[in-house]
Amino acid sequence: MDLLKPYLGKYKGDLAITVISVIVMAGAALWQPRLLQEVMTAITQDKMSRVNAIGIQLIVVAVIGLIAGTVNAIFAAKVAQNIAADVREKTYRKIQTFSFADIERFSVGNLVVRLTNDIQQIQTLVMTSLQALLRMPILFIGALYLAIKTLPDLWWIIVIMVITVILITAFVFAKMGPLFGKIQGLIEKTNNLAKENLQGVRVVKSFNQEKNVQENFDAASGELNDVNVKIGYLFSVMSPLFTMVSQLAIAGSIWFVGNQVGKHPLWIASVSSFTNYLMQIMMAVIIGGMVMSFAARGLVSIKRIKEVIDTEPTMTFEQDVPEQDLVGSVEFDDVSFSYPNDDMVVLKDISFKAQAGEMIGIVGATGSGKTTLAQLMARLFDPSKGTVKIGGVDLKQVNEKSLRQTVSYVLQRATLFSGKIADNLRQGKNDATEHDMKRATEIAQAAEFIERYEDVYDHPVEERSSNFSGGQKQRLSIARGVIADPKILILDDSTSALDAKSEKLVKEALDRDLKDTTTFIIAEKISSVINADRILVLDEGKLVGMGSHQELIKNSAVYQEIYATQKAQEVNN
Ligand SMILES: Nc1ncnc2c1ncn2[C@@H]1O[C@H](COP(=O)(O)OP(=O)(O)OP(=O)(O)O)[C@@H](O)[C@H]1O
Repeated sequence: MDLLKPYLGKYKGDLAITVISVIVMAGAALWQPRLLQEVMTAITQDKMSRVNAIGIQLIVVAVIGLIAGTVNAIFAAKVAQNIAADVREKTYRKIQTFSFADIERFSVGNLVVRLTNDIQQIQTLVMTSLQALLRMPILFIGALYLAIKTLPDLWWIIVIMVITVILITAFVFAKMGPLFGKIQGLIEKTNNLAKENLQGVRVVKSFNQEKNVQENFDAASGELNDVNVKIGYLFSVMSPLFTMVSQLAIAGSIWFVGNQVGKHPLWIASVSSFTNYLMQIMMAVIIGGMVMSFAARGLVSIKRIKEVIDTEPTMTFEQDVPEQDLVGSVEFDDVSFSYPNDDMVVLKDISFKAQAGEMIGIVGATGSGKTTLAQLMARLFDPSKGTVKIGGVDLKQVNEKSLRQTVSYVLQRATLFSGKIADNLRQGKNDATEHDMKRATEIAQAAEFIERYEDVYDHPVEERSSNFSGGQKQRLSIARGVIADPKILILDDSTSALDAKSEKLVKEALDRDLKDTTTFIIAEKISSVINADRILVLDEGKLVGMGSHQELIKNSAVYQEIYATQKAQEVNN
């Protein structure tokens, strides 16, 4: 619960209103049966003026109760929504500090469910608590006291009813508790399946996998449904049981009073207010059960959100390092690396130096560690051993903003965000002018298709950039990568979807317009890096060759093999 504590102070004004309104509401509910009893007594005594006076009081109390109830509902909803928004923002802010490894550990789908469904559960818990938590004890204790005061001889009916109702509630919740814990995991599973299948819809259709995908989804959704149905069953047995218990209690009271009416004629006036209080005691227990059910779900969600908030990012930037103006040299000194929670050594004892302004190609078979090497340069992960330096400074000692300004990493899979083309380009440089965008898109060979749009840079990017081809996406993400004139540019297989002519034009433009930039070009094809100043050759995580194309052709067996294979493929094609 300490997750929510700080917010209770923040909204103390609104909270005070919910507390006062709930007290007034419960007070009005308790007062009404007493007034009813007085009216009945006045009727039996034939005092009509008193009947009228109390009738007016009854109406006033009912209106006050109604107003207090409405105010309570409005403010409880307002406080709950505000607290949920605060917790959501805090959680999202925390996730932004996570390293790649932290996000992989939770998984994206899991974090999305925590940010949406779990926060929704917390909002419901806060709202029901504000509406019911205080109301329940006031109603319970007040109605119990007043019922006994009204007809003290019938105390045993109250005791039997309360014990039965508590036993029913305890039994139902003992069954329901574990099911609530299960639900969040099943929601996550269903969401992940839906997301994966919809994102990969082209693959699903082209491999005729609709039936399999449907079956997997149905199985997960069915499991979720089963748990929800079980919870529904438990709730639905509770309600008729409660009704039965209260009807029996009322019938018992009337029967008992009926038998005693000769001895106590005024009991007739009391019996209706007594049964009214019985119903209120019952209501208090039902409200308690309701709060418990939301609490059971809400507490699971609070725990899941706290887990995110309490996670210390595995990779942090030194906060007291000032911004630095770094040169574009890169140095790997005896670097080895394994992904978190994985024993396999992906990079082994890598050492090399790249001078500022050099163009470096990186080649190697698939899975040889090229992307991993690039990720270490951009400090998306820290090496397990050795140091990575840019501008002669260990990356662990580089200010985060300076690192992001110095190194621009164009990922293997081009990712654009929905909005406009300009919004995406400005992710590379916040204050990019139209001139900057024109220059960057010309380098990336994107200008020719963007300028065909009437709205040019304001052209919309749909969700998952579905309105662009693979090659257009790559060109836009290269433009975003070069727009800020980075000192170090990493292109991770970023031209793979471009035709040979466009790829050549991009390389020429980079050479011409970003002369001082140190460029790393990761490529499957040797032809893409043949003109690089130097080429690094990776093989199963080891650096097995380094030099120009001509040098490597002479002295690197791995390079010769890759080159020969690719040559043969070209001839066959
Ligand atoms: N997040 C990860 N967790 C665990 N292992 C990973 C992860 N990413 C990559 N690997 C493993 O690390 C090794 C190197 O992968 P990497 O992506 O760096 O290779 P690559 O040379 O860029 O391959 P490709 O040319 O196919 O893109 C592979 O064996 C891969 O399975």
